[in-house]
Amino acid sequence: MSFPIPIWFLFVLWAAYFCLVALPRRRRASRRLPPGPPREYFIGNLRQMPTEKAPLVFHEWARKYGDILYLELPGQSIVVLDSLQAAEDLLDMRSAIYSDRPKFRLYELFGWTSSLTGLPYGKKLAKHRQMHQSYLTRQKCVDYMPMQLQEARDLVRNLVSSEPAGYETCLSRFATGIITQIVSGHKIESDDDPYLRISKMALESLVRAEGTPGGTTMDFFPFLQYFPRWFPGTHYATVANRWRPTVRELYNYSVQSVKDKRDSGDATPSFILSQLNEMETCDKETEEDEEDLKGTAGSMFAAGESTTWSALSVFVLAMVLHPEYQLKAQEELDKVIGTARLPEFADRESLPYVECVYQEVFRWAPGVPLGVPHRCMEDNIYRGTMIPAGSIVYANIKGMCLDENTYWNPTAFSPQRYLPKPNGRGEPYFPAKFGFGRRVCTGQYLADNSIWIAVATLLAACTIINAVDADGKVIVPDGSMSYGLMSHPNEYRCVVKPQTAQIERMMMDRDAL
Ligand code: HEM
Repeated sequence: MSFPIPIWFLFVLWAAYFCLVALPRRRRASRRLPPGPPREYFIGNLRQMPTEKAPLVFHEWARKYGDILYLELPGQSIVVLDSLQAAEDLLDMRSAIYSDRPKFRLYELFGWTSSLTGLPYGKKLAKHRQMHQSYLTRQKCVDYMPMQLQEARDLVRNLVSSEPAGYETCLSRFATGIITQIVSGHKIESDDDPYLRISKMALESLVRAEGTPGGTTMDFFPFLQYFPRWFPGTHYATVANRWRPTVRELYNYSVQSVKDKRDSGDATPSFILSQLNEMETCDKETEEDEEDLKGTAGSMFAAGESTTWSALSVFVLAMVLHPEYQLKAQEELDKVIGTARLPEFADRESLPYVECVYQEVFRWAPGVPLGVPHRCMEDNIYRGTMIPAGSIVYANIKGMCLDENTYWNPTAFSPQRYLPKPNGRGEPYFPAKFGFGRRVCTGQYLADNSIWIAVATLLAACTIINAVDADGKVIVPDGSMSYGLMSHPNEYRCVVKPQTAQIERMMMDRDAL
């Protein structure tokens, strides 16, 4: 039987449809996309995608193309929001369709699986967030203040008795100390505590992995992990083999150690214990529940430890670079609380300049510079442009902090910018340091208290000064940062000295604190 319509005719029809309908529609759609750097055929912006300092590169592009940038990688559209207004309009106001996450294959490769931070929008996310929030509300965080106060004083004691090379360890130990007590009720007392060893290695992966979170070559081409190591883009697979076992160990160790303590009657209150007790009351402890518990506990460690550590490291760096602001904060402390005691949480409202220093730490060098990427779930129009469903959406927090319309000389560390005029410039604190919408940081109240008390205590008890080299020459840190999912100051040197003999005596006398 012969075919009724000749093949050539079908081909002509298809070509006509393609040229007259499909192609113009595609062109029209692409004209309505937000602006961005020109794309190449097939690979889009693949070759331009930054592998380091992504927030700064995106901010530069935003200055050229506008505060909503569109980028394309093979099979993946990317939108970068470089202004607070755009991020609030989309991630806060349209949170019902902007609260998904892309798949973080790289971090999964590192072992961070079933972690709240990477969960897609849905029931499991709601369950994990509810688990976190039941333990981290603003009200609940008041109960942790005495512990945080004690940890801040231990931090000062550790710093002043440490060699400069050990300062970063002291700062990270403060962060680990707090989160470990919250998550597992365990107080770190010695340098060889298993939590210190495991979490140091596990968290390295979050701080040191350069590249755009969710947007590295490994995220888009996961098969690269099976390629030989000399192949471009495969280096992450090598480091993943080192990091993965420790991340898993952190997951397992925290839950198992609380179970052991509970069984021997030694358990102290903690997030894991409260969840285990709840499971027992409901008479259900399925494998899934146990994995959820490990994921929520692991994400508290992952998200809580490195961010707190980074903020403190940024604070110390800023004080080395700006002794004048350190002095001003210390004068305020001397005037308001005197030198006979150290600051307490109740003093916070009476210390506006210390507050300015604290707030400027987050704006000057935000710890999560590109936020944690969101994923848009539906096509939607914003300011006349089309944001396609499935786009990865980066809130460029670093870019927003550099907004010249809001912040005068935005790259400068300048706490007095927040003071009311005429003493300052009356600029607003950066309001989105903890992210946006339904994915806002679950640890914001805990983090706020931990970092404030550490900053206030360090300012009251110590002086942070430049180190000198072997020839007696002052070493000035270059102030550079690493940019992965988290940002952290690159290695720098300084000296932390007790501020007065009186404080020094107090620091040595634990009971006096
Ligand atoms: C300096 C301290 C901290 C900063 C600057 C910070 C910042 C952020 C940011 C920007 C996000 C992304 C929010 C978004 O997607 O829009 C986030 C998410 C998150 N943070 Fe924090 N954070 C800090 C401390 C903490 C602490 C102490 C904890 C836990 C105890 C924590 C737990 C989380 C979790 C679980 C998420 C993921 C939430 C989700 O995906 O739904 N963070 N944080």
